[in-house]
Amino acid sequence: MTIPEPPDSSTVTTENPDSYEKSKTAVSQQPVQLGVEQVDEIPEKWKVSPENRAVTSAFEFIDVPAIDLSLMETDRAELARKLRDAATRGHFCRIVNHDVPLELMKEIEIQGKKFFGQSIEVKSELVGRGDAVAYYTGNNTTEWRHSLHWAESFAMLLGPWNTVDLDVVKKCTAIWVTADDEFRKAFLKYLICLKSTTEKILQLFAEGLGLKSDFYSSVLEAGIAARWNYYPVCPEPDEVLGAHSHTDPQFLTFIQQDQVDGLQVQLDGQWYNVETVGGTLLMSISDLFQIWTNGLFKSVLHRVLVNRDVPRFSIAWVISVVHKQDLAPPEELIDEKHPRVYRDLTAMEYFQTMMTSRLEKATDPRVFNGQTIIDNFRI
Ligand SMILES: O=C(O)CCC(=O)C(=O)O
Ligand SMILES: [Fe+2]
Repeated sequence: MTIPEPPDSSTVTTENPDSYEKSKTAVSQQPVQLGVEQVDEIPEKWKVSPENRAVTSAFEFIDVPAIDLSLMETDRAELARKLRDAATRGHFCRIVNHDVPLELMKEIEIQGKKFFGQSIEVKSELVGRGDAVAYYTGNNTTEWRHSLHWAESFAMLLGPWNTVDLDVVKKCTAIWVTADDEFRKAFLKYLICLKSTTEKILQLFAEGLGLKSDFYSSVLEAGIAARWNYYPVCPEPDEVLGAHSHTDPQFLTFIQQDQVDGLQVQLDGQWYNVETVGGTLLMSISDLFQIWTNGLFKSVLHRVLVNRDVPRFSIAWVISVVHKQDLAPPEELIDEKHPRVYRDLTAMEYFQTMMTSRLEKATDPRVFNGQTIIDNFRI
């Protein structure tokens, strides 16, 4: 997935930011061949190494802690504790009774699937526009990775949450020809509802850590990005991965999924299936949050499997922090037993290191699970 560098401190990259120069080179030198669903035999470049091969049925489903936001008034402390426990374990949470109405979730899913249903020719035109706020990345445009994703994505860099309005949505959907004004309005409404959900979650996180409720409120001034993912059916699903094992590099991610399973989480070295539950949002801690909590919260290590019969669809809402954010942990999280793990750094410094590492060590799978990057900042 080739993603341009954020143009200023208020925007956010989706997962795997890449340098703009690199992405331009990659796209212009390579004939773009998209649409893996037309392939009968899997070309080597998609095949994962034997130890990474996987079939969904070979793994157990794991319980995902549910955070029911309708209990905010009555069971606030319990919700905060549950969130903290899941985050400390490096596990997903399932947000239920959030503020995004089901009709909006359905509408967005229908429209997203229409986008990916366009012809390969149309989608190829939308690849790798370096300075664009929205662009498509097909499954053959990520050749710098150790092996390719069996997936297609559409990234939208929406910019600071506070400034997202219909004009921003129009810009981000300008190349999305199947989008109409009804969809744009629905999309904007969705974002507003997601923002109020995020605000609640941020308060609960802060309270669970014994901090003032508004400790993380600056996150709402930062950028938000949407990554629309589509995983085509695959003739040999255990030879490939829809998304390789990775942690998300920003602060927090919410995921909306359709009815098809495939997401997995790694806990204590074991992979588990994460069931998709319609109408809910999965939430995961990302690398910056791990650093900001002195390593107390763990960035969620996850991957996506594909299957032979049904394509899969998801949207990852990627929430960042302002790039000037000082990631020094709050003093409440430091004591003799818990000394500082990471040196002082800003979010910008982290992003720069991440981009360099990913370019220099593209063949090292660990750079995608954040470990080699985060380790750069250990004291
Ligand atoms: O498709 C999914 O369920 C997860 C997607 C994901 O991990 C990502 O976009 O970062
Ligand atoms: Fe992810």
